[in-house]
Amino acid sequence: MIRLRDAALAYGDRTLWRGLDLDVAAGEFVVVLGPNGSGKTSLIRVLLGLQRLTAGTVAVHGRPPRRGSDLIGYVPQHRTVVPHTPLRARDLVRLGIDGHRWGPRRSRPEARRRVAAVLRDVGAAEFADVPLELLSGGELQRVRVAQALATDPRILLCDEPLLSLDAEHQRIVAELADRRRREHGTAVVFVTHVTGARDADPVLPLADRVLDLGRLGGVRAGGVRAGEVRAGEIQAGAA
Ligand SMILES: Nc1ncnc2c1ncn2[C@@H]1O[C@H](COP(=O)(O)OP(=O)(O)OP(=O)(O)O)[C@@H](O)[C@H]1O
Repeated sequence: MIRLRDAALAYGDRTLWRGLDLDVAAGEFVVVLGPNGSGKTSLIRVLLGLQRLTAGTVAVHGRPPRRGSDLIGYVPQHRTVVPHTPLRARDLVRLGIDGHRWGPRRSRPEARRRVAAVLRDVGAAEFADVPLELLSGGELQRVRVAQALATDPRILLCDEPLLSLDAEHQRIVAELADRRRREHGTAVVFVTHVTGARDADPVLPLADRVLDLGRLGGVRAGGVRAGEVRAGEIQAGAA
């Protein structure tokens, strides 16, 4: 699904990471860790086709990444909605379908059914018609997950979607991503901060592998088996 070989990213003369080899297969859940500024968001931007590598290669579904692919669902960091945004949860999810202009065209009733189905799947049906600005942070993130899943993507990229959510909603949102890969074989790349003990973390126990950009140190590549990474080591590498 995702393949990076000897990949490097630099802005000017500042190298964020290099020598990065990464494969993410269908149904795999890969967690990306690293301190602030280690290039986690930049990695997601590379996979979204928004940022070019400085060196090496990247393939998503066998091709160079391209913007707006409906093979990819993207869940951003939580941010509040601009006041008076005239959108309901249902409209935001619909944008997830209509925003992919190159995808297969869906009829209006089909799109409406799809929106209702994904909202139901993430447990957001009951606030489907509530204006976005009235939703809590956790509710809003559930809707953003629904938006990311609206096109039935093969890859789900999550960029610290749990920030500023309470523990219960962190668990709910992380488990939505996990359920997606189990039930649909969607590959998941999940950027997160580790804040406590490994077992108490909402994301690490779900990981097949952990990629710690803080430990690449600009030279060493690769992900390690989640089971082989000790909590202390992870926290040392994480922000
Ligand atoms: N387009 C750009 N041009 C120049 N520098 C950039 C650009 N985008 C990001 N950077 C810098 O690269 C570094 C890494 O940014 P990035 O957002 O990828 O890190 P991150 O690991 O996601 O950080 P955080 O945990 O704070 O979100 C930062 O210092 C940032 O200022």
